[in-house]
Amino acid sequence: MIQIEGVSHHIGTAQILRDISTSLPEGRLTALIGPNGAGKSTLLRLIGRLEPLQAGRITVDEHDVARCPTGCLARVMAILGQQTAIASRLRLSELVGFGRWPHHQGRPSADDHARVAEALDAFALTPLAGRFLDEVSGGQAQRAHIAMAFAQDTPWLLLDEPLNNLDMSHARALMVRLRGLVADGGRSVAMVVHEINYAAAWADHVVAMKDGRIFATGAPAEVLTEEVLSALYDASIRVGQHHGRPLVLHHA
Ligand SMILES: Nc1ncnc2c1ncn2[C@@H]1O[C@H](COP(=O)(O)OP(=O)(O)OP(=O)(O)O)[C@@H](O)[C@H]1O
Repeated sequence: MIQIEGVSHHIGTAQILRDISTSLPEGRLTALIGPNGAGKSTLLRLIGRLEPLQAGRITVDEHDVARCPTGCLARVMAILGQQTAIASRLRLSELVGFGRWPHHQGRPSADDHARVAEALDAFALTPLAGRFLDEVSGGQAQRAHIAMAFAQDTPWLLLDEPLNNLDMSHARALMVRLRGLVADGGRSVAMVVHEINYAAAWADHVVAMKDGRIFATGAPAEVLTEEVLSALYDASIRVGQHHGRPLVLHHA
């Protein structure tokens, strides 16, 4: 379980997160939703220690994120941030290979090479493995970054807007794969997602954030209601049902 207790965060004088306490369940797929600027990425980055914690405490499966050695943390969770500039003269196979670094520290074994090949294959990137990052499309580059996190082979996978740039088919394939990791592999996934119907269809648990606070948490049927979503997004939102799950029909 990821336990977040009393986490606040400032950038300069701006308060970005306000005394957040919540938990993300183990062995489940959690969707973080909420309007732009709500603080979702900041929270994910704090969990993944991409930013130092200023106040409060975060533990991941009993590991205190502020104290856990980097090598240990990298074997507990893989985090895909929103893509920032990364060396474009990197082949896709090399990028995905970075995911294995915490396991081999520079001396990849046959198993590490096999895991990279598996990750490339899982995201339909094998034919592009030798291409440089600046020679592939936005969606292909996004899939390569996801494959890198996947290759890291950690109990926790934290993904910030992994559906960005993916077409419907690849987006669905990713959700199927993430569900498989959770259902068959016993892994735990936390992902920021803007497309609410993906959260509705695939998540076990939803954390809704607004203005640096937790706005609502619970199962999709509890959180993805007309009342909660309309207040969350300050819009009139209609929600129907599809195969027993919420389906957002309209957002103004
Ligand atoms: N480096 C920074 N300097 C100043 N403010 C920042 C910085 N990074 C983020 N912020 C602010 O922190 C707030 C939360 O940002 P964050 O990226 O965590 O939100 P988010 O919920 O992930 O948003 P989005 O859905 O737009 O990605 C925003 O108001 C943003 O402008």
